[in-house]
Amino acid sequence: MRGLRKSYRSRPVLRGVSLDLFPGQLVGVVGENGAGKSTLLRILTGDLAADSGVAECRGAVGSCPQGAVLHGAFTVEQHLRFFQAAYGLNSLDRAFELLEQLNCTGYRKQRVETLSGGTRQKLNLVLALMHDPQVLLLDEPYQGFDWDTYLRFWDLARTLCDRGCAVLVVSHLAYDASRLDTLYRLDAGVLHETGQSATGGWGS
Ligand SMILES: Nc1ncnc2c1ncn2[C@@H]1O[C@H](COP(=O)(O)OP(=O)(O)OP(=O)(O)O)[C@@H](O)[C@H]1O
Repeated sequence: MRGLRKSYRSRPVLRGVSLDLFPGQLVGVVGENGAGKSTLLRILTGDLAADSGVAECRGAVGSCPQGAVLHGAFTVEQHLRFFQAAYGLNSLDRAFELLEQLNCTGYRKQRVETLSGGTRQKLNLVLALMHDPQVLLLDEPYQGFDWDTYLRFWDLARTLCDRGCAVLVVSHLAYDASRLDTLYRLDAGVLHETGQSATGGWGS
């Protein structure tokens, strides 16, 4: 990203955001509600146009948006099949492996409208990961996760980085700054690199 600017009507949200994200890096962006984190991710995924600046992703992108892209009437497995077609995948082996890692295998035949919020979020994450993307963009990915799942999430994120994936996590909370390679704070439309805390806690 280079010099990204975005205003909604006359209200500036991003005022020149620049960031490099390399293969194998796990980077966090933290910021208050309304700071512009989702706006930034939506520009990166191509969902939203920036007013100026450049955003470029090389390689397959996996995106986990803040609002789950799920339909209540379909089962977990039907969602996987839909995304299998969209991604052009030969098999669902990786998707099933991810469900297993997130402790979700038992929900395969269940309709999404009957799932808990946390389980829906797990499915949302699996849909973003099942095609083994090289760039992973995650908006509040652990919202609604119980503690065990939260830890599994970070293990998974680190494993993906070890395989060469570039992972960007945005959140209004950064409890575990020490799990990240770099943590940025989005403040007044500009990214600031923050000091990392070896003990976790707020990234500031
Ligand atoms: N389509 C839109 N039209 C007008 N204003 C918008 C639009 N989308 C977002 N905004 C405003 O832009 C600002 C940034 O929103 P954004 O969703 O990017 O913030 P965020 O950092 O992701 O917030 P949160 O942590 O609450 O998810 C907010 O003030 C929001 O109200």
